[in-house]
Amino acid sequence: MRSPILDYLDSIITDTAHIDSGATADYIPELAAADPTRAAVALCTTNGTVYASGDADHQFSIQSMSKPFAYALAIEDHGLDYVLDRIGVEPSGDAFNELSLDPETGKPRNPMINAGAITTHTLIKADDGTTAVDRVLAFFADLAERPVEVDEAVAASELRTADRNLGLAYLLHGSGSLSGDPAKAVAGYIRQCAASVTVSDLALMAATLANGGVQPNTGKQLLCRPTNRHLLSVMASCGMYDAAGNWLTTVGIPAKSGVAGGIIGVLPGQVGVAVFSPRLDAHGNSARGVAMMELLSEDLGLHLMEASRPSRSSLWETQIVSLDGTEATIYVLQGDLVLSSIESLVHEILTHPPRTDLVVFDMSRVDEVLPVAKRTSSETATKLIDEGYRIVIVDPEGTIEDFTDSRGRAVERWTPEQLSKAVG
Ligand SMILES: NC(=O)CC[C@H](N)C(=O)O
Repeated sequence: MRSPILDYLDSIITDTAHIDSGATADYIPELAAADPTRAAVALCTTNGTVYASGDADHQFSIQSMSKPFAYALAIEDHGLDYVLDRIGVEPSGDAFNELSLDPETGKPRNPMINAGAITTHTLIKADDGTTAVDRVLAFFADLAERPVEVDEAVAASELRTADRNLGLAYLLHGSGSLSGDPAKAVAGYIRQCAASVTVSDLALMAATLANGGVQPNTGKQLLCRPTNRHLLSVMASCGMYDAAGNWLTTVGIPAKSGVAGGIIGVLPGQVGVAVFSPRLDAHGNSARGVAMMELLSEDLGLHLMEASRPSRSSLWETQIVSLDGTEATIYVLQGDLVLSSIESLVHEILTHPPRTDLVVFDMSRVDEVLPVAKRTSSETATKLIDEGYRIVIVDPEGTIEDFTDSRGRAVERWTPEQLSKAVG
């Protein structure tokens, strides 16, 4: 049976087929000559299955969609502070190739515009015999689960018309933001941009970002979580250049476009999406690609700012039982303990204090406990203990293994067997 998700992606291709506005990138001859009618879309959830439709096997150059990944490598190589000292994180409101630096700091405003991306490229560590480009390609291969190569024709074509990027690199060098040979930096950056990918590759790469930096199929932690979060934040504010505000209000997810016509989008925790269509709008973003993304966002409910249904209460049920002749209150908790769900539990306990001295928290149905929930639980435990309650935790999965009250007092623990034996 064909997946309905594929049928849906087919409809994205047909429903946007009439959009022929914009033009292929004119400043890179190889891209200017691309077939403008090609279109593709792919989606990959954090489960790792890729669904793709349209010209799904067509390879095109990653271009500026390489920028967030190169930025991640620079951060992992040097630490965030080092990189922030050299490249800002403020949206520039300028076009991607603007010859601009922050007048106050003399630094590139962010790593998504070319000024920041050329500097980023020079920060990627290269050992003897390994170039920054090799590192980036190896990273793409880990993300996409297949070897990724440079499209030499695209790289050579862009190198011949690289005046603007060379100008930028010399500007960066002059202001102290770029050490080393500016021409070499541009040549490396251009090869990074010429890496050849499909929408399926990109969806898998985006899904890794959605999955907190863990490649969904190999399970490899390719980016550490704080880097991943930082990266997505910069993509959200700067990824679509001078169209970033419009993008965030309409599509509403961290994204990055490339001048060959690709766009990737990431809904943290859920899905990576990628689209391709070579004609660009005035901002250098794929015109039909933006339309495809708008449809995906609307139909699949991707917008980050959509106030979703409040998290379910963490309280599955409250039981009053007799344990060895003593009455006990059992709170059976469920799901993820996040701010809103733990707040509703604490509210319940405060407004209807347990009527028994013995209080059991059964965590068997709990999946994840965020730090805020752990802290709040510790503080609640302290108050209950201070009021004379005896607190017991049943936590077979070790979800809150080292749990103590907020004064560091250990909390009694029972196994599920002890609980069921006691309940009888
Ligand atoms: N927006 C883009 O994709 C730009 C990338 C391209 N290689 C350039 O530097 O001009």
